[in-house]
Amino acid sequence: MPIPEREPLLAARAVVKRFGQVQALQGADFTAYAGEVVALIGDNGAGKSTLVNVLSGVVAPDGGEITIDGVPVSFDGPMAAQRHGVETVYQDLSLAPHLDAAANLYLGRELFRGGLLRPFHVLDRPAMRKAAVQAFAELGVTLLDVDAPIGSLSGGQRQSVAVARAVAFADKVIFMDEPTAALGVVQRGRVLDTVRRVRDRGVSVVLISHNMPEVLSVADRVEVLRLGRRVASFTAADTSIEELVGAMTGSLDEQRSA
Ligand SMILES: Nc1ncnc2c1ncn2[C@@H]1O[C@H](COP(=O)(O)OP(=O)(O)OP(=O)(O)O)[C@@H](O)[C@H]1O
Repeated sequence: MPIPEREPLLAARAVVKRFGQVQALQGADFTAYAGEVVALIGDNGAGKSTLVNVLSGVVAPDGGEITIDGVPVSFDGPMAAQRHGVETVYQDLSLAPHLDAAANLYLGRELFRGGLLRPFHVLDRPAMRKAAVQAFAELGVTLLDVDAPIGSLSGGQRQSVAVARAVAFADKVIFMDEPTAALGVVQRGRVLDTVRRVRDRGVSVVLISHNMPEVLSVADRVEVLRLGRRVASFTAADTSIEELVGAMTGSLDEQRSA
C-alpha cells in the first residue's frame, strides 16, 4: 500500500513579489509540515527574507496562494498571521531592552486584570511573570534573573526570550531568521536545542540560515531558493553541504526537483 502523502501545514504556491523593477519572488513555492525543522536557504538576494515577510504578513504578495492546513489565507498584516498561529523571530529580535523578560514575552499582548471594580485596564504583572517563568522552564531556558531588564542579559539569553515569545503564541509555524548569527558556540547550541524542543511539540520551525553545517545538524528538510524560486528540496539526512551549495548556486546539474 502506498504511504499516504503528508498534508502540508503551510504551503505557498507561485508567490510573486515585485519591488519596482526588482522581482524578488518569481513564482516561489514553499512547504512546511507540522513537527519539522525546515531550513530555507539560498544565496544573498535569493528572496528568503521576502518570502518569510510574505508568509508572516509583513509584506503583501503580488500573486500566488498561501494555505494553512489546506485552507487559503490572506494576511493583511503580521497580526493576521499571528492569529493563524504564525510567529516570527526577527534578526533584530524586536525586544524592548529596558523591560524584563515577562514584559517582553507579552509585548503588545499584555494581560490585564479585569472585573467590575477595575474599570481601567491594569496590567496583570503577577500572571505575566508566572506564565513567563513557566514558558522559559518548558523550553529549558534558564534565566538567572527573570526580573532583570532584557538589555542586561547575554546575547544568547536575549535570543532565548525572543524564541520563547514566539513559541508561547505560535501553535503552527515559527520563522527564525538567522537565529544564531550573533552567538558563541555554547549559546548557539542552546538555541538549536530550543529549536528541536519546539519542533517536538508539533510546531513547524522554519530556519533561515547561511550556516550549512548548522542547517544539516538541526533541519529535517531543506528548501532551496534561487532567483526568487524554489529550485530544490532535500531531506537533510540524505544530502551534503556540497549538494546544498550546488543547488544554491545553480552549479548542480542534476537537482532533485522540488
Ligand atoms: N524593500 C525592498 N525594496 C526593494 N528591493 C527589495 C526590497 N526587499 C528586497 N528587495 C530585493 O529583493 C531581492 C531579494 O531580497 P531578499 O532580501 O528577499 O533576499 P535574501 O535571500 O533574504 O537575501 P540575504 O541572504 O542577502 O538576506 C533582492 O534583489 C533585494 O534587493
